[in-house]
Amino acid sequence: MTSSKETTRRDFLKTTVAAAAASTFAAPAFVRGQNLNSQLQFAGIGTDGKGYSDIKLIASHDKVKCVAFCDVDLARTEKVKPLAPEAPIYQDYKAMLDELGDKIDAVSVSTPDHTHAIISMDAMQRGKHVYCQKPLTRTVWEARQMRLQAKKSGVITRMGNQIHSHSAYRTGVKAIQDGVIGKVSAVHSWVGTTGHGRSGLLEPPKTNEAVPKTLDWNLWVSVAPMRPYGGNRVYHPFTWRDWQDFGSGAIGDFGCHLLDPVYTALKITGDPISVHSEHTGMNDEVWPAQETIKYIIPGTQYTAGRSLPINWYDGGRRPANGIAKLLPGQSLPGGGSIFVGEKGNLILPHVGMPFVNIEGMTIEPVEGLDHYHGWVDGCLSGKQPSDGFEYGGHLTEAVQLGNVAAYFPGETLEFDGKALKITNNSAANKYLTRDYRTGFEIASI
Ligand SMILES: NC(=O)C1=CN([C@@H]2O[C@H](COP(=O)(O)OP(=O)(O)OC[C@H]3O[C@@H](n4cnc5c(N)ncnc54)[C@H](OP(=O)(O)O)[C@@H]3O)[C@@H](O)[C@H]2O)C=CC1
Ligand SMILES: O=C1CO[C@H](CO)[C@@H](O)[C@@H]1O
Repeated sequence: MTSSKETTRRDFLKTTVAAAAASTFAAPAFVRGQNLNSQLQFAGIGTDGKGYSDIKLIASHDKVKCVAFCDVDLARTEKVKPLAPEAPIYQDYKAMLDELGDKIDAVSVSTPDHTHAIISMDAMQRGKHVYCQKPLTRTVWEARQMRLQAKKSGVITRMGNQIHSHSAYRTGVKAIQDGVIGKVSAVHSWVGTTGHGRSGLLEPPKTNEAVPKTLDWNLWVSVAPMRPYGGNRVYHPFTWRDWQDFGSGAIGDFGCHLLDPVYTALKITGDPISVHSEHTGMNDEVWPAQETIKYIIPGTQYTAGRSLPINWYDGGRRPANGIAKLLPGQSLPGGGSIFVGEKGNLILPHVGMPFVNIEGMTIEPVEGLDHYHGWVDGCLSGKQPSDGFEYGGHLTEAVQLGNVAAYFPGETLEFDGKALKITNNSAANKYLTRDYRTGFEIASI
């Protein structure tokens, strides 16, 4: 049961958020002031791995009160307990949201990729603000639903890509937008991570181990077809990234990191026009070890042409020698992006300060921001951070479109973003979404 006092507080928060959202720039001072004096009642979903650091850093905001935690594996809730020893612990996020109702204002979703959408959509439908890990979803269709639902619910959202707020990426974004290298004609982004290899398997194991007593395997599998647990680190924890049913391979794991400053700097809001993948081979279970993906994206005010090629390389592949045109003493980082510009190239290492191949030119650093507190402040003031689910959904649609292309290596897939359809290969459309397990469906918006 919710007390009338709590209901009033919750309604107040909702009303003022809606009021502030209607007038983004000029939320009246009294609205901001009153909200900033209230607490954000926060519940963390996924409490180990990245979930632990997400919860800890969100909870370090002095207006945040942790009211509950949820993890399908009760053995992995130990770390968060000291953050709020009185907070109840749940295994099922639905039970938590049902039982605590208006006692929760906001949630973090730091679970494996395949469960981001089902949990976040449910939370948003109940009016909760959501901080959801990258990639925002496992499929293109889910990313679209997240964008639509966030808008419909009017809640404050942020994708858990904390590097978006890092000084290095903010510095790169400003330099591009200041025109340091002129308009951009191509981007090359690469990461060393491979699409599979974490579990050491290419197919489900022939033998099975008993599910640990602390783990609810049915809830872990969630939207995906049921399969045996397998054993520690077959799928859970962490190694799910290898498997098509659960994770998103190298582009899914790192695309929302490395392509984030590309999307932000160039203000890309259009849907990809086409996508082309070429890789070392894949089966029906795991993602390719090494891959090259070429996107054609609509041009913007910061691009040299009406469209922009973005080239992605992973698993040890890198841009061809000579693209970067480095100065003596410069070298390419292990992962990052090359922005090819009219006046020179800007190299933005993955979480490292950018540099250019223009003799004598240095780049003024921009300060970093607190990504986590930025979201909390947004929830309290009603001001949506720039990288909410509209932005994160767009970026994730592109990232997951790369994974659709992996099923058709060597083919250029043409994409109609408005219709959410591949127009030149009807067989590809089924990979834009997935079949949901009974009881774990996501309704379309
Ligand atoms: N932004 C960044 O820099 C990083 C982001 N990530 C992202 O964070 C997410 C989690 O990754 P990672 O921490 O490595 O994964 P793990 O598998 O290590 O952990 C995820 C946590 O969520 C729990 N969990 C799984 N399913 C559910 C569910 N349905 N409800 C509640 N809890 C659940 C897990 O429990 P269990 O032990 O049972 O699996 C575990 O505690 C991913 O989306 C990943 O991409 C990860 C690392 C860094
Ligand atoms: O930044 C990160 C560090 O590595 C992890 C494992 O590959 C990623 O999931 C994560 O996004």
